[in-house]
Amino acid sequence: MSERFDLIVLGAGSGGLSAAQRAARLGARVALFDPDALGGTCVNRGCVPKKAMWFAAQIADMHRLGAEIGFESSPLRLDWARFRTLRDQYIAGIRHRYATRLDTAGIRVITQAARLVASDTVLTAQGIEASAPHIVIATGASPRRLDMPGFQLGMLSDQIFMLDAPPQHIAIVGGGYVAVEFACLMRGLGCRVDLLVREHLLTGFDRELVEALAMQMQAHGIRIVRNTRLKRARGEPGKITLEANDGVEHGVYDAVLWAIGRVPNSHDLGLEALGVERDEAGHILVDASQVTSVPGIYAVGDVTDRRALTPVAVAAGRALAERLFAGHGEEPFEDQDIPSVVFSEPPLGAIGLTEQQAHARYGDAVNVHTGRYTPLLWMVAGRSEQSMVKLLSVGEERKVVGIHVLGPGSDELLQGFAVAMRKGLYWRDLKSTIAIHPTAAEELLLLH
Ligand SMILES: Cc1cc2nc3c(=O)[nH]c(=O)nc-3n(C[C@H](O)[C@H](O)[C@H](O)COP(=O)(O)OP(=O)(O)OC[C@H]3O[C@@H](n4cnc5c(N)ncnc54)[C@H](O)[C@@H]3O)c2cc1C
Ligand SMILES: NC(=O)c1ccc[n+]([C@@H]2O[C@H](COP(=O)([O-])OP(=O)(O)OC[C@H]3O[C@@H](n4cnc5c(N)ncnc54)[C@H](O)[C@@H]3O)[C@@H](O)[C@H]2O)c1
Repeated sequence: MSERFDLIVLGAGSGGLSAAQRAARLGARVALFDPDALGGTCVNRGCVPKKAMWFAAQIADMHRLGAEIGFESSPLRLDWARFRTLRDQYIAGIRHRYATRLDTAGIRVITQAARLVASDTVLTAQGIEASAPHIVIATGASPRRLDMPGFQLGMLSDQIFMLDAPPQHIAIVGGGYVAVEFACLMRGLGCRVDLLVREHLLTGFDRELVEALAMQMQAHGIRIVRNTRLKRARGEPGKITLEANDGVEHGVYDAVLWAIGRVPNSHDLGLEALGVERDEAGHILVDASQVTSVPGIYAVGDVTDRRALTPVAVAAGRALAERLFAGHGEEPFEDQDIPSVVFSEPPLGAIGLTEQQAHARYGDAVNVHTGRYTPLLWMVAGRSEQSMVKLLSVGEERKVVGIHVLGPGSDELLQGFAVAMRKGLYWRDLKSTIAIHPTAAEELLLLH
């Protein structure tokens, strides 16, 4: 006999937790299934441990800058084991707080994977069955693997967080967020880094800023090799050579990170039998209200084809729970409303359209305002690398449709601009606002 709930959620990551908690707060009886750690990718194998490592790399970078401006100190050495323990303790604390909150909210947590056996029923391999009129699939995505000889010699992003020591010389394969972020932070932590890119770096970001970032990465000592198609990895763990299709060999590396994208966890969920539609890559297709092709079954987060970002999954889960149990939800947002930052060195942030996208959508009506500046502390140190801001506005009224910032502080300064853009931001608003000086943020107000 299956136990009845008002809502069943598969997956306790960003999207699933958000849906489950909001539904419970609205009085729903909720069952939450996940065989793995509470918090999913972001907390355990993504944003949080990555950001901790990014901060560690920033400290190392600042220490180098400190030496340039006159600080005298011995070389900085990271006690990797201690840092890893502290990072993992912090993450364990987040998981503990989630467990407490779920318990307090009366959410039934079942630490098993579940699959759908009917449009209102799920079943685990251990035989637990539950049913509800609403089922949310929030099973996320996993790192992509390739059917390539020697692939197992390298690691996936899940494993990089478990390293006992930093590698001496690492190859990072890929050109997306994960590849660029790890290239920069591993370099900051003292590794030699080769970034092997098949095609473009950071597709979806403004090309001019991406090229400016690539130049800075190279200036920091990262070797970027573009147009590289690998055909195999050979050697043994700790001594890996990568062979490209054109016969060029790269390495020898003591570590290889495959950062070649992610695949949605939509297999083995019983979706085919129920007629839940997916795209070719396996993403579950949903409408603006997260409803799949089968009424009563919903999907949120990375398992769908929406932008794979934690706040997107959280917003989708929360809005869905509100629609189901409060009768109303937040307004759906467009892709262009989503701000995002690549935690590179320096970080690269973007809201709205790139120059290329703005021209494609608005043609000649687009105004492009670009500014380059060297951050104050870099100037003091005698560095000449330049940060960059780009603002795209449209028409006579100059409505802002895109903001892009490459440089120290861009990760923190963009959130406020995202609020303004969502409300409707015009060039005149920027011009009539008093700047905060001297900051990186004011560069957006000082554009001509
Ligand atoms: C290295 C890395 C860094 C990242 N950094 C950032 C960042 O800085 N900022 C940002 O916004 N985003 C970042 N992301 C993306 C972010 O982590 C994801 O967008 C987010 O975690 C998606 O949440 P989700 O709920 O869809 O899936 P997940 O968080 O992946 O959760 C899915 C959960 O479903 C569970 N599950 C799977 N199958 C089943 C089943 N059959 N039954 C029950 N449970 C199941 C899994 O165990 C998992 O816990 C990063 C990702 C990676 C890999
Ligand atoms: N700071 C952040 O917000 C952040 C950080 C990390 C990840 N994320 C999210 O997670 C998602 C996944 O990140 P990701 O970097 O794994 O994926 P991605 O989709 O951003 O990039 C994948 C990269 O791998 C390349 N690639 C694909 N197949 C390949 C192959 N066979 N050989 C060589 N290269 C190949 C692609 O060309 C692309 O450059 C991101 O799109 C983003 O939404 C966000």
